[in-house]
Amino acid sequence: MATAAVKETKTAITPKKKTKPSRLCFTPPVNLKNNKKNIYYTRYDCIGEGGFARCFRVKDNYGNVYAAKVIAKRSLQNEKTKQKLFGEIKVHQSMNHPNIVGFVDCFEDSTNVYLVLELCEHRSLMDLLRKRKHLTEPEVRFLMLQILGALKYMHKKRVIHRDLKLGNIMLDESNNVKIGDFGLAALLVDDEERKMTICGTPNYIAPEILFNSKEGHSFEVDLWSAGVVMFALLVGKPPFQDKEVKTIYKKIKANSYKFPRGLEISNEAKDLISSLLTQDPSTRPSIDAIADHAFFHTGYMAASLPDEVLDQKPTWPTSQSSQAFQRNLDYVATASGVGFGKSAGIEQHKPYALQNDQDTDKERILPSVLSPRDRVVPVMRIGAEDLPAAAYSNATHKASLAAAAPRRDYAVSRVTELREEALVSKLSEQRISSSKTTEAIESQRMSTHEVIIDTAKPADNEKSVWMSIRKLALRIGMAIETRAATSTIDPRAVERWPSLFIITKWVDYSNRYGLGYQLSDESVGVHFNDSSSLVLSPDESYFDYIVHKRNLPLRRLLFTSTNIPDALKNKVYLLKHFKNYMGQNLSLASQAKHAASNGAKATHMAFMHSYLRTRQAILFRLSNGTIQYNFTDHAKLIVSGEGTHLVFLDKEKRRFHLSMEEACFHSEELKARLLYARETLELWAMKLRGGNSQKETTD
Ligand SMILES: Nc1ncnc2c1ncn2[C@@H]1O[C@H](COP(=O)(O)OP(=O)(O)OP(=O)(O)O)[C@@H](O)[C@H]1O
Repeated sequence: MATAAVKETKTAITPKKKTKPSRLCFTPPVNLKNNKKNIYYTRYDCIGEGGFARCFRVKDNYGNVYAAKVIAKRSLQNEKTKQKLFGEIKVHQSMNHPNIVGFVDCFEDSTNVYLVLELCEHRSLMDLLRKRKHLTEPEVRFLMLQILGALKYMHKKRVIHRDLKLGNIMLDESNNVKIGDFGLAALLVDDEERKMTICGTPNYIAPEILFNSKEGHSFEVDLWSAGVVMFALLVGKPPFQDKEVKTIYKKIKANSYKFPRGLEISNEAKDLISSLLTQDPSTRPSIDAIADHAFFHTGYMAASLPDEVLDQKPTWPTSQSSQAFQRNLDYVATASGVGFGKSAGIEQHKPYALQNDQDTDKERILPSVLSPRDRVVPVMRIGAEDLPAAAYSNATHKASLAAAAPRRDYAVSRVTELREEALVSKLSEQRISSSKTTEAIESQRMSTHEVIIDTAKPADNEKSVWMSIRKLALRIGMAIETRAATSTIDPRAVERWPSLFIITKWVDYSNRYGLGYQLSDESVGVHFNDSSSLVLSPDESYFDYIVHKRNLPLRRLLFTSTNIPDALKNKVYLLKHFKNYMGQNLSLASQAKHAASNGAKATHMAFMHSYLRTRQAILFRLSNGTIQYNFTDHAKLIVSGEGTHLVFLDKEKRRFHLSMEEACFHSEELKARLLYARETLELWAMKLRGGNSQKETTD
């Protein structure tokens, strides 16, 4: 029965106590704060309770909504429990996969420890089964692929989850799998290491944990649990379900389970379950072999799960072409990184040791290394290569910029950086202590040329960046999948869309300074290697200076051309040389022009937020979310941040302004470029989410 599946009590984690530790956690205050990083959270409703923690919806001061897992400090009295929590945090925050709950932040106050997590709006698979009793095979096929993708990633990082169960597999707002709760996870230092602790949830525990405790266990225990999950999804209860835990263990030992009569379950599904529920862990298939199993190559394959599945059995089409099946399978498998000959090898990844906490705060229990927003992340440099882009690497270009460059080298000048930082924080303080409104300051600035800084809410913080890139990838994917629905497009819609900012010229000199560019409104900017940007207005009357370093709020400074702060004079000097160089040497990528704002009031301008190089293109992301692909064959694709419309410039420089849906059937060539865009955006989002600070190139 489905209700039976709801019981998922853990064993052997801590000795049984009368009071659940989560009961020691009272509703936290409405206003929470990560004091170290000055990030505020507003606490909303309780969205779940486990054995240890209660979970609340929270919103940070940038407007992002998360789930905060709250653990009462009273439940962390002994050292072992504390170490367990630190272990959970350490493992969870090292995870970065689309099917694993994102770890955002952790902090504490005098009563609780708070883990801020990606919010899984559509609750857990246990909640889903309560409603639906059991699922259809296409749903299980989709969910299992994503589960396998997450497991493959964890195992590559040498992490065993050890508590995979319906209650720990959640769904986001698009019904994608998000595996959470790393409370029992273990890190293996090398292939030989075996884990000895008996732990897990009775229904899901692998036999080697229970009956082979001398030899220990390893990654394969998660595959056993995946088999239990798959059975439960199709049948409505776990295979070894019983009221008595002892009987569950007996059944596990005897491998005694039955598929109920009257439920239509395919032979492929039964076969896959039986290979996962193999007693001998060494004969359980590898994750990629599982993804190659016939179950994932028959029946219907969905590219995503519609919201309908949350309430009722969905109706799947009765037939699907083999191409459509394969396309959807590729889409889901690629996004989750599973299957199809990709290496299932274990990554050489050693856990980092907990560092000594220098903090002297007596109440503090979290080592500072465990707070991701506390950690110093190296400057993110996406796309910078050791040499300028081939197209512009000629000697004239190099010589021209090198001659123009001031003596001090930005790439190494810490002194310059410190001066700029001092300027920005000094101005920041001035602004904070001022009671003037933005408008008042703005008009004052315009009349007196006073330099001001905008420390208001960062419009483009890191989380929203990777999420918006990921959403754009999904949007493109959806449009490609639903191309049959194109007849519903309103041809007048194109007129209503705002025209897109386009990078009309660019020059890569990131081996020394940064990447210069001109936008279609004729503003000119430089994306400096130290993650700052400087933009000059089209009428050359003012500059917008933006510091967009990882883990710091975005900071901006508007100043006029006649009042340039000393600390920024070198950057202004460089920008002017980039501008001259581009004016003299490069032709426009597109004739598209926005009206230049001659004499207009100074306002913040669009700037290039980040860029990424692949073998076939350079991708730019503008601060307004627009993504531009400049392909090596000179075609260009500019997609609006919401993914509603795009501009395509083909190799012959013909220009097409299309809705996303139209674009998918405009030509095979454009479709192929959109498929490529979807893939690279997906990868880019993953990389940004992981905070990978290395130079990025992808294929
Ligand atoms: N990221 C999330 N988004 C939405 N809800 C969540 C999220 N994480 C947890 N929850 C909800 O909060 C509940 C408690 O969380 P969790 O299971 O992680 O706590 P726990 O006490 O560590 O669990 P356990 O009892 O398994 O040890 C979950 O059952 C789920 O309903």
